[in-house]
Amino acid sequence: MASETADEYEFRTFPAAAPDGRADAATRNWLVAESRGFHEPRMTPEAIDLAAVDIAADGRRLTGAYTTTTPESALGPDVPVATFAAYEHTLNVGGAELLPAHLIAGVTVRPTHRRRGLLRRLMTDDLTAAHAAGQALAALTVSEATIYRRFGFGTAYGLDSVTVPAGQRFRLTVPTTGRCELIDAHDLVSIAPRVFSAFHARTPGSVDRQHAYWRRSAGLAGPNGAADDTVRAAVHYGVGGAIDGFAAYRVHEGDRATELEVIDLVAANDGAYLGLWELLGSMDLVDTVRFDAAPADDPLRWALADWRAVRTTGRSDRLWIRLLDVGTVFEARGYLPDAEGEVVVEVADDLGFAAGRYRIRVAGGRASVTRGGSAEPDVELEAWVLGSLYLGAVDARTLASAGRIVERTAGAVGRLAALLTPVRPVYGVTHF
Ligand SMILES: CC(=O)SCCNC(=O)CCNC(=O)[C@H](O)C(C)(C)COP(=O)(O)OP(=O)(O)OC[C@H]1O[C@@H](n2cnc3c(N)ncnc32)[C@H](O)[C@@H]1OP(=O)(O)O
Repeated sequence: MASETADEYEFRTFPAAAPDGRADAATRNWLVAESRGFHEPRMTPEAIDLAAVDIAADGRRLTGAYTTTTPESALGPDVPVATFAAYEHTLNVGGAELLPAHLIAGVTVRPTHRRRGLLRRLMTDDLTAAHAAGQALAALTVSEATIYRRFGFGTAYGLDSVTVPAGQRFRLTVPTTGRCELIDAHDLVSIAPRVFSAFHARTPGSVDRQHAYWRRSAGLAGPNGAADDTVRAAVHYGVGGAIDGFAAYRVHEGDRATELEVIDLVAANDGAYLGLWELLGSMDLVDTVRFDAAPADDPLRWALADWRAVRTTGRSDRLWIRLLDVGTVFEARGYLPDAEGEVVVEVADDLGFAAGRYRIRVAGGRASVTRGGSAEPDVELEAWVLGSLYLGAVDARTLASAGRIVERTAGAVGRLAALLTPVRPVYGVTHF
């Protein structure tokens, strides 16, 4: 068996490109390798072109690791043995402005080349370049939760999978506003980006969506690029008549029960969220509604007569955050208007980017951060823990109870928890 170390591969970085709607050769080979890495079915040429158009529109930079030692019949030297993609989109951090975020996706290493340090090399090079280019925060969504802490990424929030009974047991005991209508799902391709953009502007934790989302939510591109005729859609109109929410869904008829699966649900305000749920929960011929991207503290539960009707069947981590410039990100973040105080935080970081001592002072809804200083730290933690704390979805006291924060000054963890209370509940509906 070949036994290259990470240093013996050739690394190439290039922009994803699809001139005239056709993937260029490097992008095509990269996509072929990525889909194999995720054990997906063979992509049709049409699916490759569609995917290339989408990732080129995202502005993704693709990196491949290539080997020249390809034995007879093995995949050729043009197909990378490892893939890695990065691009910049915005993250809502509850502040006045959306924060540019360095997003990482499509990380795969061919099974025959794994555990030789390829991921470590790709990740370290990429974060170093992003840091040098002035990026303050990196983020990803992950396949496995055991890989990325070592690179300084912490889980910033999770999402719930829920099932909700439709029909008699679905009874909202609060008034809803506006109204819903069914639409041709294909129309979501133009409606959904507008609604999402209002959601994104309002919701701490939201990451701007990649280009591929809209065709998928509209049923125009299912698995392997083909249209998916099972997708149906509804929209919510606010009191002024403008569309402020949408749901894409499909119905599965089982032998004993019929389930409505929510594929995508985005609401620009609370009225749209409850209004869409009212429609989904009241569909005839449906026994249960399933949604795999519900907020961890779902307002629906509190709006229904039966608190138990929302049954959590699972919880998955969604966004992982890695701080590259602690001062910039904490100064960009939003704070409650009455949050006031300061905490000196000592951060340990194997990769160095966030390492150091920081005084985070909050007043009047803003923070100022000074680095260094001779003050003794109030708390000590690792970089990934600070990534988890950053948006405020997890309480600092919970992480201290888990042994992830060392409190050096009595009361400092409670102070940190109060200062980092998010301006609105943290949530996001982007997987990348
Ligand atoms: C952002 C995303 O795209 S998430 C998707 C991640 N990709 C996948 O899950 C696809 C299937 N898996 C793979 O392609 C590969 O196994 C990868 C990408 C997870 C790992 O690639 P490798 O090149 O084997 O990793 P590499 O040898 O660089 O290991 C780096 C470190 O991560 C650890 N590691 C690697 N894979 C895993 C894993 N699945 N679980 C836990 N730890 C892991 C290694 O032990 C090593 O630890 P150390 O350096 O602290 O001793």
